[in-house]
Amino acid sequence: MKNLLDLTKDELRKEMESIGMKSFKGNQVFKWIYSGINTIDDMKNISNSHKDMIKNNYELKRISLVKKYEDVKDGTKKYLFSLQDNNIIETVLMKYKYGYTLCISSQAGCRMGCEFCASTIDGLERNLTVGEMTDQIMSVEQLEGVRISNIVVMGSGEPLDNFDNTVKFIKVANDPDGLNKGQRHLSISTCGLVPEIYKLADLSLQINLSVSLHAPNDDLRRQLMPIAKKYSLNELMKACRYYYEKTNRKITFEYAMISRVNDTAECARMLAGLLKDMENVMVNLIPMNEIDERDYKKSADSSVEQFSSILSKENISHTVRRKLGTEIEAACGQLRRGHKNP
Ligand SMILES: C[S@@+](CC[C@H](N)C(=O)[O-])C[C@H]1O[C@@H](n2cnc3c(N)ncnc32)[C@H](O)[C@@H]1O
Ligand code: SF4
Repeated sequence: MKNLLDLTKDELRKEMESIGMKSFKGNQVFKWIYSGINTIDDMKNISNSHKDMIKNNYELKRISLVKKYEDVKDGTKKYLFSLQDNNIIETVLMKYKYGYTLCISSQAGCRMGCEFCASTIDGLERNLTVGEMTDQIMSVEQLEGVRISNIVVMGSGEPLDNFDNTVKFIKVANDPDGLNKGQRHLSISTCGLVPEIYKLADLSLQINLSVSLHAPNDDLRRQLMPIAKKYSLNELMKACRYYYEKTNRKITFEYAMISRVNDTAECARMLAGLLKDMENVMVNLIPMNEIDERDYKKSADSSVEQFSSILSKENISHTVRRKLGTEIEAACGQLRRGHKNP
């Protein structure tokens, strides 16, 4: 049976018609689903006969909380949710001055094989469904009694490797009767799947795109990220330019600072050279989150400062991201792995 949470409003209207109801009933049902109900019986102004028709054809399956961790220092909260097939996913809530940001997962595991990332160590289990993505937001809002203002698809998984569900997720998250989150408050992060960046650009959405760069040249990038063996930096930058031309949205490049690997002055100058002709870009220097399974160490503060000052001199706008959730192993995939292999 289809899960009602996996349907966009248009799909739901068609589904309702297909079981003999008026299509506008689909709007009402959609609103109920995203009001946070747990069962079809909770839809109060839907008649019992209609509820029975829905129950005979569809399910309403929510994700369930397994464990919650809290970083007492900065208030970051991390949740492990269980899916219907007992897969476990993780979601992180961060509190900033301007509101709450939720980092959600798009896949259980990941098959992209980036060297420094805990999410990929056990490979890809499966794609998340649309509902499993939206429900991370709905469940955290319900658990905490807060409204989440920004959503970043930066948890476990590669969202553009789960393209169709990610696009539907954006539609439902953005729908005023769904989660009602503005597209400009939604960010997707990718390791750089070039064809999918073009596909996404052609949808002319207003979401933010982050690209995980982590290296200023192909050789180093290929050592760190297998996807770089498939698409060169040249091809990736071309796709990013296209995305900007189509959407006019600023692109953020993520750069995890790894000690003596990608944090030298030479790397900073190469990075500036790579980005100097790009319009409206931003670099996010992230502290590497060290994971037990790999030897990579985070850069010394002095290296981050040197790197940042070279970017400043070259007029590359950038931020040095503060680290949230260090007390609770906030590196993507770490908690999920810890839960699977205690
Ligand atoms: C887990 S990924 C998920 C989104 C997408 N797959 C991607 O790679 O952009 C989100 C971000 O975390 C970064 N990341 C992964 N492992 C990390 C680590 N150990 N330390 C710091 N950043 C890490 C990724 O490179 C990426 O920029
Ligand atoms: S960094 Fe992103 S793409 Fe790379 S393995 Fe981790 S989740 Fe996958």
